[in-house]
Amino acid sequence: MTADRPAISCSAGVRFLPRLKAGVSARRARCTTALQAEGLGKRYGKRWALSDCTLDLPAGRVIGLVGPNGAGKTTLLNLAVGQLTPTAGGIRVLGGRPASGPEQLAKVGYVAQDTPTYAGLTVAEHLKLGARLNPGWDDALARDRIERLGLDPARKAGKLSGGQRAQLALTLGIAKRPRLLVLDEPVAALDPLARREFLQGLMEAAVEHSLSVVLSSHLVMDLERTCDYLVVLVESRVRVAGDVDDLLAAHHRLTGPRRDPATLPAGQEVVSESHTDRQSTLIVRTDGPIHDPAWTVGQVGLEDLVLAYMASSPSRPSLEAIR
Ligand SMILES: Nc1ncnc2c1ncn2[C@@H]1O[C@H](COP(=O)(O)OP(=O)(O)OP(=O)(O)O)[C@@H](O)[C@H]1O
Repeated sequence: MTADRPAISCSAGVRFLPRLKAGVSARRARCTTALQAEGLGKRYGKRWALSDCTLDLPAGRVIGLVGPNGAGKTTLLNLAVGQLTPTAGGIRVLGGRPASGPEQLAKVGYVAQDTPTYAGLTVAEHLKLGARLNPGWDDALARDRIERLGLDPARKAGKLSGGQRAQLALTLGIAKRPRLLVLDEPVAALDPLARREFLQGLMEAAVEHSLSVVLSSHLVMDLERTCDYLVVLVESRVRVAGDVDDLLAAHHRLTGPRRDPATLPAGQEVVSESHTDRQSTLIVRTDGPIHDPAWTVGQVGLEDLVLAYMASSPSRPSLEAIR
């Protein structure tokens, strides 16, 4: 689903930049909850776009939301900013009901999918509008950012490049001075350099302004560079959520003689499996060590982890039998 409202209406390093990432992580101790969902669901007709979603996302973190097309990412983000109302369950953002009043609206910034802007308005006019719509607007921050980005205030948004428009939308989101910034696939259309610059700006703002960030993306590499907390959504359900370092520590790739995964010890959850006639490769989640000498145990990267959960979706064909 594409939100067509311009980002200005947000009232309604590798591992990327390790220093900035560490800065975000250092703020964990004094933070509480950014988003809490309990049995949250949204249905369109007979079809659930999001179902039974229970999450407790910590504040002060950069949270990556990843999943295939149609998984329910935009739906979850729109529920978080109050552009949709739940069909089931409940959601609270920074302790309040989404869009429940001016105070709640001021706490949350939203950069919708495709970072929409008003094509006929200049950069300067976007800032003016932002100032009018947002009580906490930080004009100095907005102007400084636009200058640093080299954006011409007199240029119409419709004449900017995709990367420049995304940077303008991010500037509007940050200058609102929200406590939580929600971004729906903001870098999807950008080239690698523009993506990097955008994400760098985002990370800097997160550290400088103590922002919590929820960022959806298909691009796992970008999430790997920026996020320290991950949510994987597949077919309208949360498949896994947690601190990236904890998740990486708890998942392993096991390679060994072909074996029925059902024979694994209790406590080893098989996330994905593939087999040849002689060999099995499993991604397992476990809190304990793997003692079985038959397995060669390898580390799992974030991309492997995300793909394993996506591949384990019930309606996907099994990776079984590569012969
Ligand atoms: N307004 C709507 N009416 C009917 N169905 C909808 C509507 N919005 C979304 N859906 C359906 O809900 C499901 C989840 O959509 P959503 O846009 O949340 O997914 P997404 O993970 O953001 O996908 P993408 O990565 O492609 O943007 C999809 O099956 C979609 O077709």
